[in-house]
This record gives sequence, C-alpha cells and structure tokens, in this order.
Amino acid sequence: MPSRREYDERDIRVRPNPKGSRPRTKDRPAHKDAVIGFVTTVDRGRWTVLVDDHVVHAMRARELGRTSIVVGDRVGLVGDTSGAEGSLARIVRVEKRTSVLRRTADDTDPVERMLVANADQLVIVTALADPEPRPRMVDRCLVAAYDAGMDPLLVLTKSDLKDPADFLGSYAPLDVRHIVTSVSDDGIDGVEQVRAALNGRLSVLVGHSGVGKSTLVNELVPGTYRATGHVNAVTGRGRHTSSSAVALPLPDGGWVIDTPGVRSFGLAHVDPGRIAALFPDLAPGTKDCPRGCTHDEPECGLDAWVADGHAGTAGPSRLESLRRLLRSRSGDTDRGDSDRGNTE
Ligand SMILES: Nc1nc2c(ncn2[C@@H]2O[C@H](COP(=O)(O)OP(=O)(O)OP(=O)(O)O)[C@@H](O)[C@H]2O)c(=O)[nH]1
Ligand SMILES: [Zn+2]
Repeated sequence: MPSRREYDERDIRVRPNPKGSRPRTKDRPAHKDAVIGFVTTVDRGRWTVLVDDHVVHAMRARELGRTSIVVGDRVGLVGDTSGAEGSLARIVRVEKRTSVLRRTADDTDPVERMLVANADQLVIVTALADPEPRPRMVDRCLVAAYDAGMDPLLVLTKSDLKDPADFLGSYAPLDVRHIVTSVSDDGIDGVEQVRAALNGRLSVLVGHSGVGKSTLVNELVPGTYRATGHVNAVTGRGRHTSSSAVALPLPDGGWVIDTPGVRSFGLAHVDPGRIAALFPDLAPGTKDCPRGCTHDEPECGLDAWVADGHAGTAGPSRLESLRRLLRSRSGDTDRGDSDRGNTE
C-alpha cells in the first residue's frame, strides 16, 4: 500500500514555488502534494479510493479529461481526502500501471474498455458441472491474461459433482496452474490452496453466474473486509452496482478484484503473434510459414513440422492448443459455448 502522505494543511496554504521563476501553471499538473490512494470501485463518475486505511470518495479532476481510471489504479488525490460524509477529493493523476486488463469493443459495447489495472493474476473460476464448463470462455480468459501479462489460475469448483480429469486433460498441454475445490459440510475443500495462491497478489476473479465465485469470495474475504471495498459501506447510499468490479482486501495481504459483470473478453485487440509467442517450442517450426502467417491457415508450416515429430510427442497437442487460443480471438462473446447462464 502507498506510504503515508507527507504534508499537512499548512503546506497547502503556504507552499513556496520551488522553482521561483517557473510559471505556476507548469507546476500544477505535477501535483507534488497529492496523496496516493488505491481505487477499489468505480460507480457513475465517482471513485472509491483507499488512502492508508481510510476510504475516500473522489471525482476525476477536469484536467484529466476522459482519462480512464479503473479499479486497481493507484491515483494521486488532492482536495478533501478526509473521507468524511459528503466529502469529495479530486483525482489529479494516475500512476504508471504495471498491467492493464482490457476488452475490445464489441457488438454489445462499442467502447474498448479498460477493466482493471495493476493486477498480476487472473483467476478463472469454472464449475466442473452445474453450470457446465465453457471451454471457449476459459480459452478467451487465458488469452486475455497472457495478453495483459497476468498469470492465469484455473479454479475448478464443484468437484463433488464431477471429476476434473476430463476438463483438465484439455488444459494439460498449456501447463496452466489449477486448483480444484468442492463444498462440503466442513467448508470448502481446496480453499487453503486458493488462499495461498492469492496471498500478497492483486488477483482478478472472473467466472459466470452460478459457478461458485461468491461462495469462494465470501470465504476468502471476511465481511468486514468486504465492506471496505464497497461504496455503500461508508456512505450508506445506494447499492453497489453489480456490473462494476470491486477490489476487496485479503486479511493476510493482497487484493481480490471481483468482476460481477464481466462474462467474457473481446479479444480483437490481441495480436496473434503474441499468442504464438506463448509456444516457444513451436517457434522453429514457423520457418516454412508464408509471410504473415496466422498459424491457423492451410499453408501454415507448423502442421508438417509437428507431424515430422520435431516438437516431440507433445507437439500435436501443443499445436492444437495454439490453434484453439488463436481461434478464441474471433467473435465478440462466448457465444461459441452453450447458451446457459444469464446475461447482465
Ligand atoms: N455442489 C456444489 N455446489 C456449490 C459449490 N460451490 C458453490 N456451490 C453452489 O452453487 C450455487 C452458486 O454459487 P455462488 O457462489 O452463488 O455462485 P456465483 O458464481 O457467485 O454466482 P452469482 O452469485 O450468480 O454470480 C450456490 O447454490 C452454491 O451453494 C461446490 O463446490 N459444490
Ligand atoms: Zn504458420
């Protein structure tokens, strides 16, 4: 978390211009005195920002224009950062991001959206049954994670209803980390593994309705901590909009960002070359590809190269996985899967 602010009220009033001859307007954008906070929610033009351990409500300073400010961002705040009822600070700066999880504009939403900043792990929650897994959705999440430079983690719930072996089989060639969970009378089996995987990290949770995501979050984040992330916990006004992400602090450090409204990712912005780069073992096989090969076309050199055994016994399944990820980019939603699940 950001360190404590280094000034008090007096500094604001009598702050000398450090470079006397410089016009004051040039100094303004820097806002050296801004307090640094962590964005936990965004709700209709209002941001909830955690500064040290108190919640501050903020608006975006006019000078930022339409700059995106998303959950996970670290921002500079000026003005009333007391967090008192009715107070409103101004966000004057967004700190450099270490990652950006985004989705492409699609049919249902014409704007390319930045969803979450600074996350380092994407936790893809999928039920093994009830509702049925959606492999295409999982593939799309994997591509989104790789593209954002985040580590993917599969959490497979409801193993009491179905054995995970089949599902895991199709992900084995990708070597994705996974944790299997199930709910029993004693609680959630596997939750300690999930806790360990999340500890100290900034993780985004995605998953369709009904997969058991809330069950998991409720176990990982005790109620008092959950309240921290939510707008209404402090203002008492309104409910938290279910379509926006919310960052919840983990008791032992780290954050879980729950994304209730995110069902899938538009991936058109993802360069196929970046996906191919995830398969360095296949790279030498692209030497006979036509120029600009997408590696998913009849002329692609990989088929013959893999068939000749150059990539070993794992070659065919690795190539199949590459093709699957490449194909997952097309289309705007997870409509390739069954229609189960509700729309938000
Ligand atoms: N059999 C079984 N049921 C589970 C398990 N985990 C969760 N459930 C049940 O699945 C249902 C959906 O769980 P939720 O945690 O509400 O699912 P969610 O993904 O948060 O869904 P929304 O709240 O609609 O977004 C609930 O009835 C849970 O009790 C599990 O491991 N096994
Ligand atoms: Zn090729």
